[in-house]
Amino acid sequence: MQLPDVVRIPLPEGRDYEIRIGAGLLGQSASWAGLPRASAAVIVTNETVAPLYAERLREQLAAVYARVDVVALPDGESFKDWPTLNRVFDHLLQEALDRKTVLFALGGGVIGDMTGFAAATYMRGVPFVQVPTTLLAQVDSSVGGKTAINHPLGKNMLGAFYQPVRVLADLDTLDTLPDRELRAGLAEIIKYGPIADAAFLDWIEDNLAGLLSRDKALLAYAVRRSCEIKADVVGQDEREQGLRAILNFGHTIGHAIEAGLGYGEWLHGEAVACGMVLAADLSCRLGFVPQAFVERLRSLIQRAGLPVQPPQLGVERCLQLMRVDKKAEAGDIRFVVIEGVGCAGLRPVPDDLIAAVLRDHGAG
Ligand SMILES: NC(=O)c1ccc[n+]([C@@H]2O[C@H](COP(=O)([O-])OP(=O)(O)OC[C@H]3O[C@@H](n4cnc5c(N)ncnc54)[C@H](O)[C@@H]3O)[C@@H](O)[C@H]2O)c1
Ligand SMILES: O=C(O)C(=O)C[C@@H](O)[C@H](O)[C@H](O)COP(=O)(O)O
Ligand SMILES: [Zn+2]
Repeated sequence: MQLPDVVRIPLPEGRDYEIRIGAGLLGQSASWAGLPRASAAVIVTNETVAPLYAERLREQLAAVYARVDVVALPDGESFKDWPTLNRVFDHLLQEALDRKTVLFALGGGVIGDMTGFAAATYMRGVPFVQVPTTLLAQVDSSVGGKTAINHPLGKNMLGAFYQPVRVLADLDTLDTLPDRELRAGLAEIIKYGPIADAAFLDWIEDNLAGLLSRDKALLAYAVRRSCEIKADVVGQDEREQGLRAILNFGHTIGHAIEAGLGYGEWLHGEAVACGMVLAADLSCRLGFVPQAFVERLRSLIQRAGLPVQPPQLGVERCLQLMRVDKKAEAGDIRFVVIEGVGCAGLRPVPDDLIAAVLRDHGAG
């Protein structure tokens, strides 16, 4: 049995937890040792992932919990909403499951965010475990305790900070991931370079072809390094009082694209990829980075098969969507800007500059 890579996320009050990364972890009994004791576990997943992995997980958990239920939600970003979240609560209450019940989020970021929110709120909080099965979820969404659902007027607008008790990333689950989803995950991996680690950006550029062809050793390194960077940031600023905002690079425009298109037309990673190009351009126009950096990032994102030009939502519509971004203050839009490769900060940016960037990139 291959031992997992372990990244620890340091948090106060005994809430620190392990991110275990490795091949075949889902089917290993050691993966599930030491979790909170309870009489029941509920695997929350979706209709695509359930037939692939739910039975394997259920078999493992049956050795730990007397009862293991599976709740399979419809698949898609458009279902990251109240009515679908309610299906989890309906199940928990109809089955009279108690406040020790452990929830397992088996799937991508949509399932992780929704299960986390359900865990944060069911009976005011039950433990949950993240079992991410997309690249994006393994490198980002399963780590750090941001949980949420969307609102038609804004992305992730209803949620809570609520940490899992463990993250278990089985790299073998990536074998079944469609190529488009793999590329979307690469967007969040690329993000970590400009905001925190110049050497990692070099590494991604050098190894992009291998990552796209799913070389397991390269994917393992990309997942581990991404988790290390995110764990370090979240460990310093769990509730986004300051530093954590850097993880939002590319998301101000990215979230506006997702909401503006009605959730699901562009994948989250695609919208973030394009958002990073525009935010890099903004950083350049503010005088922080040279044009060569913008071109470098654009070229990497393009090579990863990700979009670099926004949809034609219209400048005013984009600005309107960005005013409800969680980083905005009193209607002033704030952007994560790159201040040098590997270094980022949150800055207010005047509407006319944002409008110029949107217009020049073809958004309206
Ligand atoms: N909480 C956070 O910190 C955080 C961070 C980044 C993104 N997010 C959120 O995560 C979501 C995006 O996550 P995502 O990219 O994983 O999308 P997703 O959850 O929609 O999953 C992508 C697709 O892949 C399918 N899938 C999942 N695992 C599979 C597998 N192993 N094999 C085959 N198909 C599989 C899913 O059914 C889905 O169709 C967005 O809602 C975004 O807002 C949250
Ligand atoms: O963990 C964080 O912090 C992030 O910002 C990670 C992002 O990749 C992620 O998409 C997150 O859900 C966005 O957070 P939000 O606060 O802008 O909704
Ligand atoms: Zn994201």
